[in-house]
Parts: sequence; structure tokens; C-alpha cells
Amino acid sequence: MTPQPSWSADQPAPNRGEPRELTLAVGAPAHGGHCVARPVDDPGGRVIFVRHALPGETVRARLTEMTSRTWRADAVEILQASPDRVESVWPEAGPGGVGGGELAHVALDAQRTWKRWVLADCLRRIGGQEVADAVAALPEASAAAAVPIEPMPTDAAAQASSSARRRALAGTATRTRVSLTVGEDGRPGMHAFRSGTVLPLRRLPLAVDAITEIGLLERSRWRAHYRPGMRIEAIAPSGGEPVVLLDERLLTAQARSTGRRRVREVVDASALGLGELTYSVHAEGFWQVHVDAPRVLVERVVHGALGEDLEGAADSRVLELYSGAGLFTLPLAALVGSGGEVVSLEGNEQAVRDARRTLHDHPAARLASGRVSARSVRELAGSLTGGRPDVVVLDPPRQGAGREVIEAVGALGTERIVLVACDPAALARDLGTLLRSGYALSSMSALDMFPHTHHFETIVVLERS
Ligand SMILES: C[S@@+](CC[C@H](N)C(=O)[O-])C[C@H]1O[C@@H](n2cnc3c(N)ncnc32)[C@H](O)[C@@H]1O
Repeated sequence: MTPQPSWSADQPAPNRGEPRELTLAVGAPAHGGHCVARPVDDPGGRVIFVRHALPGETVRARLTEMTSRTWRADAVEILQASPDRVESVWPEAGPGGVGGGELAHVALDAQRTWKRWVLADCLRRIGGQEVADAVAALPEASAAAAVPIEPMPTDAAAQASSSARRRALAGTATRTRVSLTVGEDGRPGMHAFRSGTVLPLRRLPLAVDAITEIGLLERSRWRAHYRPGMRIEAIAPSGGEPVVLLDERLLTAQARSTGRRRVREVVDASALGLGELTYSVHAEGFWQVHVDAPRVLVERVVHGALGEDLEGAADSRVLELYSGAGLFTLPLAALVGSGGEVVSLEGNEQAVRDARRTLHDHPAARLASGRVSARSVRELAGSLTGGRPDVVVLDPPRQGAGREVIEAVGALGTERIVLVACDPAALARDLGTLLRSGYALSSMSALDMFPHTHHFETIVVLERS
């Protein structure tokens, strides 16, 4: 029998009546950081999305939300544990805790298996059979129908360490950006999962040491500056000292005001023959958060766009969409040289100003500010010499580029497209549109850029078929 709620539907459970507990048999992971589960006493019964569990486990779970469409629960007691369960690296992100560390109880290799499964599932279920078949045919996908989720170099090194402690903490201490909120009681924390409530925190295990050492959670140093509801952003740039943004105020790590609004990011592009690339980025602007992400992404995207042999890249014409502060624009402009062109489009004006500063001595780059739309894609492509680009690079936000933009890109007749996606569902949709627009998948790779969360990044390269 399907268990019935003791409170009205469409309300989070804890707000009405007593939280209710069930014993669940946990099945496959689903997109969003939870697993599909069913009550052990009703295996054909209603699906419940359970967090903090692992496939194959039996758990006692507390229902956290019941709507007419979705029931959610947190595993609060593990009755039969998976061999992939480990001591959480971030217990404060466990059941009833803050969002953003929902896989912290899963061994790192098993997190990547989980994400690979979700990627394959999204490609098949959302992209359709055509997308699933195209991915399965790639040599890197082998029989498993989706590509492996590759560890970032820092995390792989920690996993291979001779120190058991370092191995156990692999995937932590890699985030160069951390956002906190000050709670009603003046203590800094993060929001509880799917809630506006701020839960105070004692540790920030995912943050790089440079951020932990600022001591944002310590009463003595920072509390005098905090006000309830205030947003705290900690930023540890690769090319300078960390800074802290308190709402609009920028402070040094010693809590002194600073007039400096921009930080310096340095990316090692020696593998591309470019040495160190230096970027000027607004402190509150978008930058890839994993300490290795800028370098690894630059290498993948540049090779995807310009080919393995970069000697042949000179004079190429590139259209780049959703370009942010110019992470990819700079190496692309450097490699296409004065005979080539890189036209980029970004919606955030501040990011475009940052990119203009960074690229001021690269005549190959033209940086446009505005919304990416079917029309802006056609207009910008038409402004390139010859009326169309050789390659289009897109790195859209989580919701993807969407059908109209992707169809407009597909209609340009460009030889190659590089799509970077941070959401597998959006990737599956956009990829399906590109395949139907006459493109064939040439390579796909996926990076574990957000360890201990369900997120990961995918890079696909397509060629005109
Ligand atoms: C995932 S970020 C990528 C930025 C850059 N490639 C990087 O890696 O740093 C996506 C970017 O798209 C921009 N963006 C989001 N929606 C947009 C839209 N409709 N039109 C133009 N830009 C948009 C955001 O401001 C953000 O800078």
C-alpha cells in the first residue's frame, strides 16, 4: 500500500504535522543528487526521491516534501549500507543540512560512476535514442553508453596519495569561490536544501585553504561586520590575495576595506604553447570555481575548437557565445593571430568590460555585450569575414542554450561546434537539436569539476556531417 501523507499535499512536510519516516529500498541515482526509492513493504508503490542514500541500500528515510507530483525524503538511518558509503567529508551537508554537498557520503570513484549513470540516463531519456546512439558509438564511451567522468588533476593526485588522510579528503579544498549568508542570529551559514532557512556552519571543507584561513566562520574576526541577511562571497584568485565581498563592500582577508574591485586570475596555458594567461575579473563576476577548472577547460575547449595541431589554427574565425570574462576568448584570440577573428557575445556587461581589459592588446578579438538569441547569433556570424565562422564555441548557463539559439547556430553551416554544458539534461536537449541540424558527434568528455555534489561539466565537439 502506498503510504499516505499525514499533512496536505504541496506543503513541505515539516511545516505540517510530524515528519514521517519510511523504510525504503534505494534504486538508481536520478538527476539532481538523489536516488529513486520505493517503500520496502510496497516495491511497486510510489517513487520517492531520497537524498543521502546510495543505490542498493535499505534506509530509514524522513519525508521532507510531498506534492501531488513529487515526494522527497532524506535518509536518516542506514539499515543496509552500500560498500561505496564512506564517512561524510561534510556532515553539515547531510540529512536536514545545507545544500551543496549531497554526495559527500559517497566514495569519490563511486560519485563518478553515479554521475556517469545520470549522464547516460539523461542522454537517453531526454535526448532520445538518436543522442544515446551517437554517444554510445564514440570510442571514449565504450560499452557503457556514456563517457567516463574524469577526475580533476588535484583530486586525482589526492586519491593517489600515500597518506590515508589525504586520500579520505580527496575532492575537498578545491573551491576558489564560496558563498555564505548571515542568518537571523548573526551567524554565517548556508541555506538548508530547498529552503530559505540559513543553517550556521562550523566548517567549509570544499573551500581552498586560502579561503578557510580567512576565518569567516570565526566569531572574533568577522562577526562585527555581519548583519542578518548579508551575503558573503569569499574569492581566492590564483594571481593574488583572497578578498571578501560583504554585500557591496570589498574587504581584504584581514577585514580591511579595499578599493580594489578586480582580482587577477592566472591560467597556465603552457600545454597550448601560450605560457601564463592573465585575466582581470570583477570580484563578484563569474569564474570557474574548481582550482583546476580554468586550465583544464581552456585546454579542452581550445583543442576542441582549433584541433589538436594548433599550428593550423592561425587565421581561423571563431564565434564564441556566453563568453563570460573571456576565459576561452583570450587563448582563442592568441592562437588565431592577427589574421584570424574571435567574435564573442556575453550578456553580463561587467564581464564584457573585464574581458575588454584582459584582451586590450588582441586585435583578433571583438567583444560584444548582449543577449544570445537566434538573431544576435545570425548578426554576429554575418559580421565575420566571409559571413560565417569556422567554429562556434558555446558555454551556456545551466538551462542550456535552448532550441532557438541552437537551431540558429546549426543553420550557420559552420564546420565545427564546441558545446560546454554544466547540466546533463540541458546538454541532452541541445545535443539532440544539433544532431537534427546536420551535425555529427565527434568527441565528448566529462569532468568531475564539482566533487561531493551531483554536478559535473561536459564538453562535446561536433562536426558538420
Ligand atoms: C557558464 S558561464 C561561462 C562563462 C565563460 N565561458 C567561463 O567559463 O568563464 C555562462 C555565461 O553566460 C552568460 N549568460 C547567461 N545567459 C545569457 C544570455 N541569454 N545571453 C548572453 N549571455 C548569457 C552569463 O553571464 C555567464 O557569463
